[in-house]
Amino acid sequence: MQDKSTAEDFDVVIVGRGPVGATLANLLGLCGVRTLVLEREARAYHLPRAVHFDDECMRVFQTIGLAETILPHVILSPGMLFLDAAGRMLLDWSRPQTLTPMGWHLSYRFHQPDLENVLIGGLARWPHVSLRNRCDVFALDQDEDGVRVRYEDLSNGRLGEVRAGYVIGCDGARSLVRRFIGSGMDDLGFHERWLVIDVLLKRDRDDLGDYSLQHCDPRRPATYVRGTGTRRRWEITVLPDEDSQEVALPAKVWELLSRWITPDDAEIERAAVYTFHSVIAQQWRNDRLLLAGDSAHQTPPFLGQGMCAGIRDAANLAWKLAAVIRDGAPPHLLDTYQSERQPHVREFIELAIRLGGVINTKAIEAGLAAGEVRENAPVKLEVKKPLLGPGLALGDLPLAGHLVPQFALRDGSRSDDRIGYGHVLLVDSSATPPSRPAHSLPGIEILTSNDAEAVGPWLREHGIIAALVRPDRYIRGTARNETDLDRLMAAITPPTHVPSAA
Ligand SMILES: O=C(O)CCc1cccc(O)c1
Repeated sequence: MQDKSTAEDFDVVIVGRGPVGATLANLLGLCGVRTLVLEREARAYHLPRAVHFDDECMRVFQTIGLAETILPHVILSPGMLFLDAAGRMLLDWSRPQTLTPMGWHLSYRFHQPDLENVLIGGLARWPHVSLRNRCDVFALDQDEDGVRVRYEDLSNGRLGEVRAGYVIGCDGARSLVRRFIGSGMDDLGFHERWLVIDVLLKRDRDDLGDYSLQHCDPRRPATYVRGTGTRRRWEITVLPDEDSQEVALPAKVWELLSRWITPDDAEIERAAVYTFHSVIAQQWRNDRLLLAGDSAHQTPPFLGQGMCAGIRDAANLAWKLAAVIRDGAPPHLLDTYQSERQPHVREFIELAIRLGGVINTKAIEAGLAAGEVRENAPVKLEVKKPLLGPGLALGDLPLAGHLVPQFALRDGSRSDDRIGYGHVLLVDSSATPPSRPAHSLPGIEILTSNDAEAVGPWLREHGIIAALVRPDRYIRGTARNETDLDRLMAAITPPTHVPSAA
């Protein structure tokens, strides 16, 4: 065993290099935090998992300077249609093809290994961030000033050991870090086996369409998702009497797919039975150990929000970790991570479960009976983003806990690129007296209507003269007048500004 003084030392060790771990590592890289990522596998997981992310995720990728590199690997999703067994449309969840207030499109489809490669490639920009593949963490021991992290290098069987200020478990549904935290799981009640089939088309099948489809057939609910390039996915319910292995055998897979495609059209890339769970860890932090992504929560896929939730975790957590490690903020700042994120992700999971009910059509029948679904007139579905849970939002003033829009700047750039992963005060220049100099707000960028024309109208639309926004783009507090603004500024400890990615 190495003693404390000789073991390599990191501010943060991230266990797991999937999209959430890699995004978190890039954000910490941006903040100058010394980070080590330990990953059990040799390379980016070569089989697809998540297939969808939203505008908020793309904004996080913009923050880490990788959005432009990711763009060639994604396609826009027009949305999802819910069809009954006869093919009639029940629910129309179309997405606008225009930019949302986040400055991106609402819905992107992607191939997870492509995204992981970009995120992992991005780590090379940060000299203080390193990645060790084939390193299987098996022990985490917390003491008064850090965590001893022990792992096996699977390439040669050697044991390794490092010290970390904090360890973040981005290590998936079966998380080892969660076991060391000792957290139980809240069960939201949805656990269903689905056969997930990824195919590569051998010839054009444009007729399959660009919309995702939910086939709400009570005999066998199924989902179709158009992927990037020639990739197409079907997710098909496994019936209670079916064997998980047998249903994934090629003959059975083709039988199940025969309504839509045949072996002449496509080859199977992967077919595996997954049980979609709906669970949330009860404890996301135990002192220096924290969870992010699937280790903290798992959702049925029907909203395409599984990975998005993990990316939001990373954006919420990284600046708080940096504030504690780098700026000496009190460690209990980290408790606001779970209190803010848990209710948010819970709302998404509950909605995904309700959608799962719709796909099983019983809910549709009930909706028809209640007059909610009219024949020949599909209901339009609009998904609202939940509010952050209680944490750092100040007071009950308008907008606290909501996402701020991204503004076009007068110089042609965009507000997030100017602000970086930092704090910003949005003020209407006409309402800000010259007696309030910028230097009284160390670590907080100021953006006025002189910088971005739309700032003033946006503030006025909400009846406020200022909004204080955190690095994860959530509004911390707003001010309706000068007295509110004084109170807002007095209530915060100005954190150090973090510059934007190169
Ligand atoms: O919104 C979309 O286009 C796809 C969301 C999605 C992805 C995977 C499974 C699923 O049921 C929905």
